[in-house]
Amino acid sequence: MANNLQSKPVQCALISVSDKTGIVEFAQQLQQRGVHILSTGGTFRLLQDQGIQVQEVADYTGFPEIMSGRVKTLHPKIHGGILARRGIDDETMRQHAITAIDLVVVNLYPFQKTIAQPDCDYQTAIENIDIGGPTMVRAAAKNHQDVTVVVKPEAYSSVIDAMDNMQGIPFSMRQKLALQAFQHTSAYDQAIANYLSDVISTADNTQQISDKFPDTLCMTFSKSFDLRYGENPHQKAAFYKEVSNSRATPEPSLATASQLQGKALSYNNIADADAALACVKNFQEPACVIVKHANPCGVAIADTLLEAYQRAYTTDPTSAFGGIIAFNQEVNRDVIDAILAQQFVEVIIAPSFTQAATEALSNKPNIRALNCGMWSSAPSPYLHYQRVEGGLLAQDADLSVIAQPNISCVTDRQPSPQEMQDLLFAWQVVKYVKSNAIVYARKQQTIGIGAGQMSRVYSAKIAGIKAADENLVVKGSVMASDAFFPFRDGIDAAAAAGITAVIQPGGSMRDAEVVAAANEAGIAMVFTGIRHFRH
Ligand SMILES: NC(=O)c1ncn([C@@H]2O[C@H](COP(=O)(O)O)[C@@H](O)[C@H]2O)c1NC=O
Repeated sequence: MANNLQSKPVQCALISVSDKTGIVEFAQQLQQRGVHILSTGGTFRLLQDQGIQVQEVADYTGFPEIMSGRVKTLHPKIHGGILARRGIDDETMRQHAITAIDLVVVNLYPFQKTIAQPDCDYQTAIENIDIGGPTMVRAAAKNHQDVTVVVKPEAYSSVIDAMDNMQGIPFSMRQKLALQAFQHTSAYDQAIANYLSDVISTADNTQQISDKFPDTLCMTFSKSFDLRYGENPHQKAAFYKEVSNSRATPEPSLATASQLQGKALSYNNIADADAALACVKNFQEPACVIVKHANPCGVAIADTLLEAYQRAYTTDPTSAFGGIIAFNQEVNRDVIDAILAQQFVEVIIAPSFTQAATEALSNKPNIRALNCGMWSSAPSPYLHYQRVEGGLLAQDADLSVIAQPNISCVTDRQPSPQEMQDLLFAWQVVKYVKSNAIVYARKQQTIGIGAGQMSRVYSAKIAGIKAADENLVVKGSVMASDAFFPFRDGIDAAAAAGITAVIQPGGSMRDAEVVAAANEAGIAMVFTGIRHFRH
């Protein structure tokens, strides 16, 4: 082990890179330090053109690159040189005229970039699966006891520093670079597997449940940034973004949004902004969603974004303090002025901001403003995951949208057109409220929201209490419930509060009792047949 810990001098390097950023300068520095350089076709020509002394791999192996580059470095003289255990395999190396390769500088065919091109066809994708590169990277990483592997241009300068100041590459650095190399090849393979799975599932619309939920689930996320802390200050945290697998441009999200200004995003900011964005994406009309602790505390749609904000804010100004505000259209200066005039806000997220809006915001430099770009009207389906100790729950994301023809009226009285509009609005909101969820709404504005209670009747009571506390009139409002009412008490409470129409999934053993309660109170009630639990 003592030998492992020594710095290893670099006498021979193999360079084979697709991303040629900084490679000429790096090779020049290696040459100045007396390193013999071996290289493959395109890299060889580039280095030679720049006057660097370099030996082509084909010249060293005595075997040409064949099959349009499919086989270039897959040769025992290359892999023997990388994998040889110094002090153990020396005789074998002499026997076969194998040179020890101390430094492997390889980055791979740009598979992920290639499949992200909208016009990328299947054959192009397949040709961009690098075989020789990962083979060398894995070999060098395995043999980090003697060999240094570099897969990213960012590491070039530290290799030169170590050669100059530490008589070679120290073990700790070889080990970290080996770890980086295995992470790199594993993410690369994952991207290929995801691409193939995507191609197969797109072609096969009779997909079985087992295809959607594979026996082994491998996901690749790359770190976007470290967070100051997690949900609480004693929890460490970081934000990872999904490495895009699909050929399509990813949907606007917290992971793709750009921060225009403001303090660094916190763990809770990201979680809450994600909830706010998911909710506001549902509306076509100008809409505003204000979120606090992952629950909407005010939602409204209106003719203008300014009016939508004012109405959303009115639902619960107390909770909106320090909230996250999401919009579904470009935010202008009037909206920013209105927000700044009346509340403290942590994050504002929108598809875009006008120049005047960003100028107004710059007077409050701490406010985080996120520009997420505009989304498509029909989100593509995705899987939703929840970590549990020792495992992971995976399910389809709840993207179900209900339209008027798909709901059935179960009471004597039918909802009026205005009630029906409000019922559909409340149903879109209730989906984003933690269960048990109750939403009171009137004229496309939330009036009271009861969230996260262990019994439905208490959520209903809380929605009423909050409306009363904010001097909002419940009478004439509608009510949405994310799941069925198990007893009539929820309807009785709603009737007492002045609710005139109800939307809920139905399906309780006591539906008849619940419908009777609605009929007694003259309430119009519709069933959706769809439940929207959210935990
Ligand atoms: N086939 C091989 O033996 C092989 N050896 C190295 N490569 C890749 O060829 C690329 C460099 O090619 P060039 O030097 O010709 O521009 C690198 O991304 C490297 O990972 C190979 N290509 C694909 O597998």
